[in-house]
Amino acid sequence: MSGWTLPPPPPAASVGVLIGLSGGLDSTVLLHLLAHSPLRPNGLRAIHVHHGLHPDADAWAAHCESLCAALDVPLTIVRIEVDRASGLGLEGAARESRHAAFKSELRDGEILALAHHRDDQAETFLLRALRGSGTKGLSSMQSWRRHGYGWLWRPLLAQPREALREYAIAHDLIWIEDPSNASNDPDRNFLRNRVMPVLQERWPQASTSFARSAALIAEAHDILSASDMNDLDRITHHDDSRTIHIAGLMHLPAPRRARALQLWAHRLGLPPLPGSAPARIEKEIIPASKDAEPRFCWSGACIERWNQLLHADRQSPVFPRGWARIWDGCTPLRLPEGSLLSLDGGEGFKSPVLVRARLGGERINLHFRTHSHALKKVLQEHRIPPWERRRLPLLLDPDSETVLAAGHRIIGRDLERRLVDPRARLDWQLA
Ligand SMILES: Nc1ncnc2c1ncn2[C@@H]1O[C@H](COP(=O)(O)OP(=O)(O)OP(=O)(O)O)[C@@H](O)[C@H]1O
Repeated sequence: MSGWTLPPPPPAASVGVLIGLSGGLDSTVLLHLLAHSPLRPNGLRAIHVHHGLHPDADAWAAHCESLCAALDVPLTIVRIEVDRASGLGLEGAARESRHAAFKSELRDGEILALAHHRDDQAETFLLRALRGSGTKGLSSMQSWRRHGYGWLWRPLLAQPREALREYAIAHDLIWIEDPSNASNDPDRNFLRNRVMPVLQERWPQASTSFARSAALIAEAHDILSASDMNDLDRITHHDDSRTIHIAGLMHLPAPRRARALQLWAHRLGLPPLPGSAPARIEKEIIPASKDAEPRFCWSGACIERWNQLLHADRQSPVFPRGWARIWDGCTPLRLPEGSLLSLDGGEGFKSPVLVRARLGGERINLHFRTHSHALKKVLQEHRIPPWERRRLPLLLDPDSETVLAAGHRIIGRDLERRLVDPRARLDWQLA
């Protein structure tokens, strides 16, 4: 056991390693291995996340301090507030905050090393299978992947838990009974303590086999991913990655449709699409009548249909309720979602305008027309999709609240007189 060598680190391993140290058996072994590895000169430091949830939490932190001091490894202890109202359950919320702490501590290109091992991998595989996961979920944990601005590396993923214990004993390592055992979710504990021993009694290689299946599925997943990307690229709207063409989607065979939709949500950084979503989108959302405003929503995200397009986004409103600003047009105005509203020419307006989102019922003064028009109708005539309508800032006369301009496609006539080029369509724009 003492002759252990770590597998090769991720490609960019010149920057240094940050180890996630809980003080339990697994991460204590990993700390010891890293401290004695040829990687050490590149930089090695440790992070312990103090959740403050357990009465022994201070003792765990103190234990990590003495472990690191003995090996002369700098340690950062990060205290976090676990959001008990997150809806993820206490353990889930602790995990989220722990990973957020890892991300914010990780330096550019640095490698976060976690001490997951082969038995963790087998449990993850079984848990995912029990949830009916597809190839992505069943691929389980990768031995390395990108993580924030750096990398996540799991050098012990091929080692069984028993080998870590032997290593620790052989090197007189002291660890605290793994806090993560107590903190892991009950399903994982049930698998670890009740199911795996029974399986291993009958099939001693059970963990190895599950981990092997996970690795094979990961390979298959990589191959399929290349084809999914191709499919998604072909059906994505040319200037909006949040929008896809229904005709193109429906042209794909059913399993590829489902995979393309899942990849789409993933690419947009949305929560994983539920397994039932593709069928519901095809059966309920795509064929629904226009007036039904068809949409499929999950975990704070939504896919909506408009004409022959599907659009995906978070459900959070673009403009907070009641958001409005008086704007003179001389300097750019920052909109709530971060973009800038600026007026060409830099001269500003004759008199300031009111900027706000649509509330409904507005009327707009159109160029070359004498009377005002219902904004809703004008937007429909211009075939502006509902998701763009929601992002549309309006410029209004502050007294009459008549719309002078909306977005950058429609120009109100009073504004137009102020333009350098009166025929320019982009009199003001979102930068
Ligand atoms: N409090 C902590 N501070 C720093 N690192 C930790 C802490 N808890 C766990 N880790 C690191 O994360 C690794 C995995 O621990 P654990 O299984 O509890 O994590 P997890 O994030 O819940 O992962 P998963 O659910 O994917 O197994 C540990 O081996 C250790 O490297």
